[in-house]
Amino acid sequence: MNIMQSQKKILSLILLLAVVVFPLLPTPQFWIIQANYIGLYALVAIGLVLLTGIGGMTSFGQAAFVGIGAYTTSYLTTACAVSPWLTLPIGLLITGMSAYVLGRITLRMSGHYLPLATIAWGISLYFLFGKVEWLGKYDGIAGIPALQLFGFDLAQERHLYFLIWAIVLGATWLALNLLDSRAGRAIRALKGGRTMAEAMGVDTGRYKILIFVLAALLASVSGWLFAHMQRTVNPSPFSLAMGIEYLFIVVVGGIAHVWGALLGAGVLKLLADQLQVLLPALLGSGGNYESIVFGVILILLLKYARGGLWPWICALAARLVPPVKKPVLQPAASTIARREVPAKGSPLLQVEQISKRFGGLVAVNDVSFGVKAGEIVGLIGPNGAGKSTTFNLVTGLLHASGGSVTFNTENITGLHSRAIATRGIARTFQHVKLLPSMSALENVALGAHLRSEQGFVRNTVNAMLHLERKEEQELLNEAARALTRVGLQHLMHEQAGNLALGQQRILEIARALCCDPLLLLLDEPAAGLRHLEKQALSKVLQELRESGMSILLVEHDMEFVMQLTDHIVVMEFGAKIAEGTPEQIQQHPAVIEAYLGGIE
Ligand SMILES: Nc1ncnc2c1ncn2[C@@H]1O[C@H](COP(=O)(O)OP(=O)(O)OP(=O)(O)O)[C@@H](O)[C@H]1O
Repeated sequence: MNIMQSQKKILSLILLLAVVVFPLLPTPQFWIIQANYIGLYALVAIGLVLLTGIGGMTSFGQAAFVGIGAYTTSYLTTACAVSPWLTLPIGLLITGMSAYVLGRITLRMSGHYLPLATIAWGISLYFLFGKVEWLGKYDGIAGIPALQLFGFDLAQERHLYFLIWAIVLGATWLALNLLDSRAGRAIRALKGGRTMAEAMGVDTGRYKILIFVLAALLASVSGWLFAHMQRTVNPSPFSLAMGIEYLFIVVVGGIAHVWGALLGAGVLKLLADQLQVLLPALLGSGGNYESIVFGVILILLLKYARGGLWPWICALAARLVPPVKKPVLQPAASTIARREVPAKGSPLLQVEQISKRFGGLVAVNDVSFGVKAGEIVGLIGPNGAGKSTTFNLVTGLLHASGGSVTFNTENITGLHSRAIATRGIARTFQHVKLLPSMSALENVALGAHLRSEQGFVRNTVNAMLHLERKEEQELLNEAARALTRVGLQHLMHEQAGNLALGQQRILEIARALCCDPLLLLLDEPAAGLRHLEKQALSKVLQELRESGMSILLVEHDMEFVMQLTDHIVVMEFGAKIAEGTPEQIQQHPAVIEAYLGGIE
C-alpha cells in the first residue's frame, strides 16, 4: 500500500467516525433532521454527478425519479399494507424500468434537446402524481408507516439518520469504485464525444443508459427514504423546480466530483435554512427570497468557479499538504492474451473501389489500395483530396457510398467503428481527442477497453464492488507498457491536458497500441510537432514496424513520409492518382504536377 492510499484510508476513517459520532453526541434534534435531509439530497446528487458532471448528460428531471420511489412505497404501504422493505426493491424495479425506457428514447438526443426532454418528462410525471385519483391527487398520500429495523423504530430521526447515512456512504463508495475502473474510464470518455470512445471499442449507448438508470435508482432510494421520513407525500417535492435545485446542488458542490455531491447538498441545505430565517427578517416580509440569492450565486459560480467548491477545496488542501508524487509504474510482462500477428508481407487491408458522396460532392471516388502486414503505407495528397474521408471509411466512422474494405480476409464494409476496433484496427485523430482531465495512463488504458474478458453487467458490478482489481491492474500494466513503448512512461501520471501537442499525439498512438491492433491508422501524426519530436516519432514508428505492426498514415510532411514509408498512395480531388515506393512517387509526373509541383 503506498502513502497516497494510506492517506485516503485515514481520511475515510475520520469521515466515517464523524458520521457515526455526530448523532451520538447531544446534537440538537434540528441538526439531526438537517443531516437527514442533506443525506437524501446527496443521494440524488451523486447520481447527477455521474450522469451530468461525468457523463455529460444534463438532466432536470431527477426529482421525478425521487417521486416514483416515494409514491411506490407510499401507495403500497398504505393501500396494500406491503412491508416497506419489499416496496424498496419494487420501487427500484419500477424506477429502473421507467428510466430504461425513457433513456432509450431520450439519450440519443444531442445538444439542448436532451435537457429539454428531461424537462418534458419531469413535468409529465409531476402532473401524473397530481392527477391520479388513487395517488391522492395534489393532496398526496398520508399515514405512511415509519421504518423498523432490527427492533429499532426509525420514526426517530436519530435512528433513521444511521440508515440514511449508511446508504449515502455506501452509494459514495460504489460510485467512486465505478469511476476508478475500466467501466469508469468508459463513462468518463462519454463527455469527449462518441467518435473517440467508439473507436476505442466503448459501447457509448450502453454506458449512457447505465449511468442514466443508476442515477434514477439513487433518486428512487432517496424517494423511498423521504416518504418514510416525512410519513406523507404530495407532488410538490418532485416538481421541476426541485429537479433544478438538484442540479444546483451539484453545480455548487462540484459537478464532476462524487464528494462534491455531498458537499453541495450540505452547503445548499444549510444556506437555504439560514436564508429562510435571515432574509424575511432583513426585508420585513415573508417570501421565497432565498431563490433570488441562489440565482445570483449560480450566475457567479458559473462565471468564476464552474468546477464548484470541491476542486477549490482540493486545490487548497494540496497547497497545505502537497500530494505525494505517484511512482512511475514499471510494467511487468503482459499477461493479457494478444492477437495473432499475420505473416509479414501477407495482405492485411484491401480497399476496393471505395467511394463517398456528400450530396453532390464526390469526396472519394473509386479508390483502391492495400496494406501488407508489417509495412508502413502513406496516404498523401493536397488539402481536400479525400484522405481523412478515406480513413473514416476504413475505420467505420463513415459509411461508403460504394466499394468494399477487406481486413484480415474479412469483409468489414459497413461495420460501425466499434466493430472495426474489435477486429484489430486502431486509430489516432487529426485533431487530438484525449480526455484532458484524465492522466496519461488512464487515457492510454481506455485503449485496452476491449481487452477485458468479462461481460458488461459482470464487469460493472465487479467494478462497483472493486472485485476486478486484478484485471484492472493488468489493464493499467498494458497501458504502462504502451507508454513505455512510445517513450512517455515518465509522464504517466501527468494530466493529458497538460502535455505539449507533440506528446499528446504520441499519447494517442500509445492509446491505439493498447488496443493490441494489427493495423494502426494515424491521421497526420506529425502535424504541429517540432523537428526533434518528429524524429522521435519516426523512430517510434520504425520500431513498431520492426515489431510486426502495420501502419497506414495520412501526412502532409513530405520529408517525414518519404523517409518512413514503404509504400505511398497519392490522392487528388477524391481520386487516386499514383502509388508506389517513395522513390517512384518522387519521380511520378502526375504527383509532381498535382502535389509537389510547388516544391522544386
Ligand atoms: N462530412 C462532410 N460533409 C460534406 N463534405 C465533406 C465532409 N467531410 C469532408 N467533406 C469534403 O470532402 C472533401 C475531402 O475532405 P477530406 O477531409 O477527406 O480531405 P483531406 O484530404 O483529408 O484534407 P486535409 O488534408 O485538409 O485534411 C473536401 O472537399 C471536404 O470539404
